[in-house]
Amino acid sequence: MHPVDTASSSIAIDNPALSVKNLSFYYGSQKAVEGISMDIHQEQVTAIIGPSGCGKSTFLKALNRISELETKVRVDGTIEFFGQNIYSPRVNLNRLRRKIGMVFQKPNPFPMSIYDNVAYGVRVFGRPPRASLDEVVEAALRGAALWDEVKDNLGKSALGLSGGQQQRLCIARALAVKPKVLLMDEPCSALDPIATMKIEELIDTLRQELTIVIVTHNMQQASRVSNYTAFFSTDESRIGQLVEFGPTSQIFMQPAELRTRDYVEGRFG
Ligand SMILES: Nc1ncnc2c1ncn2[C@@H]1O[C@H](COP(=O)(O)OP(=O)(O)OP(=O)(O)O)[C@@H](O)[C@H]1O
Repeated sequence: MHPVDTASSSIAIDNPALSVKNLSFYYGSQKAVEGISMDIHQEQVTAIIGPSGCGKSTFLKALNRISELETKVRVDGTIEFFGQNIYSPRVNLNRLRRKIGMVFQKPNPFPMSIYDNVAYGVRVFGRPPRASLDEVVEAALRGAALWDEVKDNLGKSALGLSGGQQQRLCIARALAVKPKVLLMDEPCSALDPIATMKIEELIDTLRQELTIVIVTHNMQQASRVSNYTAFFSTDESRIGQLVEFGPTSQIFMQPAELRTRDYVEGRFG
């Protein structure tokens, strides 16, 4: 059995989906974050907040090793996905990123039809018969609350959709390969308030079956959508650190650290 395919339903519900232990992350020789330890709880939403440059995206992208596509990176520490170290040399990166999907700040549909966007990842992993592919595409679009808006135009280009629809299409594309975890990097920052509200409603529905980690600059969004919040900041050397992690209500109402309080109350960052 492959390490990234070992997530099983027999795991107790309170076991973390991801367990990060003493993570430090380097771009080349430059350390971006240091000594991060935290658990990502299953079927919960975890928000990552903090001032610009504190390493939120770096941390998020370390969780499915997508940062390695961009540049040369190095990692110290471990990240376990249902108990398996994702930085083990035996890990198949395609399978890992299928299990831990990602949605980016700017919607990035492929220049192809709506149907083909959603089917893309499924086809990469096999050659399902058309009828079952149709079912997967429909289920993913329904899961992303987009089906009713696009069901009569599945053959049309995804680039003709609005920004909010494109972002939900990207979520559908991620859902189609049945991930366990969805990483969202400021998924609403390019969207208007109505489209943002739809994504937030969607997150609320998806959390029933999916573990979600969301980076956001919007404090209200973090407090609305998340169960847990991690506050990151930088030390005097500009290296990102985890300052405080806990239930969202605690981080916003009774943070243990003064730095957290100052940030969530808008006094810096
Ligand atoms: N591809 C990269 N190559 C080199 N350094 C990088 C790269 N990406 C990020 N960094 C550096 O790592 C540090 C953390 O950046 P990161 O983007 O993770 O922060 P962030 O908290 O997500 O910021 P923002 O809120 O502005 O998006 C910064 O000093 C940044 O310059």
